[in-house]
Amino acid sequence: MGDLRFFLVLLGRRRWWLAAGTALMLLTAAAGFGLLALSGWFITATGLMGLTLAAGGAMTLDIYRPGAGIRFFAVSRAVARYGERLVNHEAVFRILADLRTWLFRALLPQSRAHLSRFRDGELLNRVTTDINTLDHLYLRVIGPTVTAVLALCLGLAFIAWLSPPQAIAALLVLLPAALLVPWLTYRAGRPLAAAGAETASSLRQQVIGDLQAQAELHAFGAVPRRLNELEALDHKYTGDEQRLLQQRSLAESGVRLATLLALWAGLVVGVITVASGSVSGPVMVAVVLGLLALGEVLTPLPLAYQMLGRVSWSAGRLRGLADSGQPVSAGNAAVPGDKTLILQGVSFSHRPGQTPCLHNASLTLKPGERIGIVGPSGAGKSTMLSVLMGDLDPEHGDVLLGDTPLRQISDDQRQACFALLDQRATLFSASLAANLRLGRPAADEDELMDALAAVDLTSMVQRSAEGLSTWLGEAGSGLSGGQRRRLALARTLLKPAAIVLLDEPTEGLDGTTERRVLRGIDRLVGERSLIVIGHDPSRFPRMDRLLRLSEGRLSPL
Ligand SMILES: Nc1ncnc2c1ncn2[C@@H]1O[C@H](COP(=O)(O)OP(=O)(O)OP(=O)(O)O)[C@@H](O)[C@H]1O
Repeated sequence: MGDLRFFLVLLGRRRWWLAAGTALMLLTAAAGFGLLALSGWFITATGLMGLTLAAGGAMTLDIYRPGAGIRFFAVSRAVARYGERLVNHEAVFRILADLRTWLFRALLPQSRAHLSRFRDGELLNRVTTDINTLDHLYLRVIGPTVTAVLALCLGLAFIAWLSPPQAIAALLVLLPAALLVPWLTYRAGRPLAAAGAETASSLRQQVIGDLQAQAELHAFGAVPRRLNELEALDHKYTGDEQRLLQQRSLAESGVRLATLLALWAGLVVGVITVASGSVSGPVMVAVVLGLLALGEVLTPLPLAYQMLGRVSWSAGRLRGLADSGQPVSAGNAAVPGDKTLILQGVSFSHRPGQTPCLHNASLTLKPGERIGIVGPSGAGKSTMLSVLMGDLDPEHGDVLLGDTPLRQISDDQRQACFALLDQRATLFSASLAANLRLGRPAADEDELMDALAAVDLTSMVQRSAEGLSTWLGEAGSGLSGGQRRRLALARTLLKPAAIVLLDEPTEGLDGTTERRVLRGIDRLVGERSLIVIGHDPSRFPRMDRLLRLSEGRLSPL
């Protein structure tokens, strides 16, 4: 419930939209009530007049005002419903925008290392599905509940003014239904709603993961097994959804039954009150049909309280996601003029109890200096780059830029100091030029071509009819692995950062291409500081000194 309270506060920012939407829901219900009640009154009154006249009696009835009233309620119900849809769509879009902005704000300061722990598709799933589920909090839960409560109170008060005994009879039936149905649907549906959402989430992640790994699954003959697993998940999901649907149908039937009972109770008590002469026939019928309209406001409650289970599950997950990360510390200090990067007795391990990747490690990278670092696989080289650029906070020791600790520098300014090529550099489904301009947004075509020449990709661009406008598929799927890596390298080299950090920049390249690329790195890094990590120093560009990272410590090679 604490998670839901948090999101209720967030919804509070749009309270005027929500109030307007709910008021229009109530107006729609009131118009429906008025339409049925007045029609009932009018039909009964005209019927009674007919009987009276047929029996030779005298009676007059103004048919114009009730007729106009019926038209008024019919038109205002349509208009209120249209307005309600319009306002509530707008309200929901604004809520969605608030939720997404809140989530992105919460995620952005979290370290890349933390976010990379989520499986493929899991973050996407949370950012899309959980957020979409949360927008039901207002539209499916709060709005219908507030409308039902107000409509019942106002409707029964109005009925009590017309015919108190009928109001009491209806209240005795409708009140338990209005309280019990939501409570029972919530209690019974909550575990299923959470399980269904969990299974749907796994299903989506597995589909995304399997589509991405399609080639490997085919190559290892694992497609049938994965399909079976998908089918089992799908079966479980369908089963949960079916049981939820059964519960909902049962609850909706309960609501209809309660409405009919209220109607019958109103009718029986109404007949008695008409016989006693305290209420006229047309008013009694108006009340009975009004009760039918009141029952309608209870109909959305079963769905609402099933949704509440799912909404609170999604709220918990989103809050967990937003709060789980270790935000990278960031202050407000400006970047100092001195760009010497200093690692001062730094220790770091990813998890408590894990052998530290860095153990009291120290290093000084002077402006313009180039340092190559080698070490066995898993020694902690990539981790060290993340610590060096402030993406991971050290447990002990400090990382300084000049005399300023990195964690005191504002996030944007710190990021601007570093150009990183990491092992999993991502390309975007955009043009080649747009991918490159991520490194330097203002770069002109000559600068882009120069960066491509540095990584030996000129001929690839020239061969393509669209040149720099060539569209790259998702994650650069239109390129070979080596081309993707070189394009990411060109993007890194284009970034006008004082310190360049390259993680195995020529991994997977043939000898000739590698030599060209190393010359290109030399040229584009120029006078900037450079750290290259890898396994083989002969695959590094020109370096000033070489170090080895082993057992968390740096030593000369
Ligand atoms: N996000 C993470 N969470 C937990 N452990 C991690 C994480 N990233 C890396 N590690 C662990 O930290 C250690 C160092 O990993 P790292 O990637 O820094 O090594 P590396 O020297 O760059 O290896 P390689 O040369 O194979 O790229 C490894 O044991 C790895 O399993």
